[in-house]
Amino acid sequence: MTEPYGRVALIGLGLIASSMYWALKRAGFEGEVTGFARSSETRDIAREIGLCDRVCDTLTDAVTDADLVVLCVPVGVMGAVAAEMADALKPGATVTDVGSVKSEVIAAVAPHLPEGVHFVPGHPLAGTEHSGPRSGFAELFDNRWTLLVPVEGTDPDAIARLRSFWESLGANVEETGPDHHDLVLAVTSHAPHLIAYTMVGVADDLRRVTDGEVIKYSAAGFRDFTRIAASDPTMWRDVFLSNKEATLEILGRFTEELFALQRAIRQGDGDHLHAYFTRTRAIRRGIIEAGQDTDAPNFGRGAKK
Ligand SMILES: NC(=O)C1=CN([C@@H]2O[C@H](COP(=O)(O)OP(=O)(O)OC[C@H]3O[C@@H](n4cnc5c(N)ncnc54)[C@H](O)[C@@H]3O)[C@@H](O)[C@H]2O)C=CC1
Ligand SMILES: O=C(O)C(=O)Cc1ccc(O)cc1
Repeated sequence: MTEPYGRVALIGLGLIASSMYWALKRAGFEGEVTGFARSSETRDIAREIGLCDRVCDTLTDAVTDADLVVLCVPVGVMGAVAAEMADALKPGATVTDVGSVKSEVIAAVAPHLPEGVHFVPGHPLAGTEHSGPRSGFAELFDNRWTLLVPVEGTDPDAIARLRSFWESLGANVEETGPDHHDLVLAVTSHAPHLIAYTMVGVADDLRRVTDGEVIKYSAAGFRDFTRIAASDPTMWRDVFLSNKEATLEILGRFTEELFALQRAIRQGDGDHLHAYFTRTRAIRRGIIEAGQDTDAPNFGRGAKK
């Protein structure tokens, strides 16, 4: 590959960072990848499984001389990590992140970065319910979207280099704005996760009444909820606290619709239910006919490659 960067630092060695490392190896990346995680246990695991070319015991060591620094930590600590590493950043380096929320992360990180360092926020729309250094795999980003959310005035060359970096990991890349990103993700990812957490919680509350049968007879729908509800609690706590406004907006609309459906059931209004389900089925069919992955949001700038 043509190397957009000579040295890459991955900060926070969990699902996303480990997947990035294995994808870089697969792409034949010839530079050096350093890694840092806060806990010594995670760093030990990383060394044991060969995750990163060099695992560093300090954040400063990991970012020194890096051309690209990727923040792969929960969104609630992005700002603190940026503040701690700021003095060690090389002039001309690019800092990016992979956080699931953009407006608050940008507000938390940008003020700490010195002049001469490029900040190009990002978000790979790919993940699983697993976390930690052992959970990554090289194919995670293949043919999935990565969104770049550069602030106005960012050096176009820094954006282009990050784009080609993500493409080398298998991703398709688009640019969008932070508020738009956060609203779309609230609909497509954040609210659905909260609904899954709630549904599994309700089933658990009913456990004694249903005598374990919820799990025994669970059909695909509920199983999907349990998979999503197994996602990392720290990561998702931070997502909801950071994307508060957009998530509350979507949940407000969701509960209105839910109440309308509830009323239709109570009143035996089959026409309402049928019309609603017909509309939602058409949406699913439209997605399939357009040849789009079901998990790829349409950011309105062309179809997926
Ligand atoms: N899990 C997923 O499906 C996706 C997650 N993301 C985003 O990627 C980021 C990372 O998520 P994952 O890799 O899934 O998480 P993870 O839980 O697998 O890994 C996070 C790592 O960060 C470390 N860490 C936590 N606080 C730290 C600190 N202050 N300093 C240094 N290291 C610290 C943890 O010890 C852990 O090793 C999050 O911001 C998340 O919103 C983005 C796309 C998908
Ligand atoms: O596992 C799933 O279903 C996901 O939805 C993964 C995911 C989680 C968080 C993101 O910001 C992006 C993708």
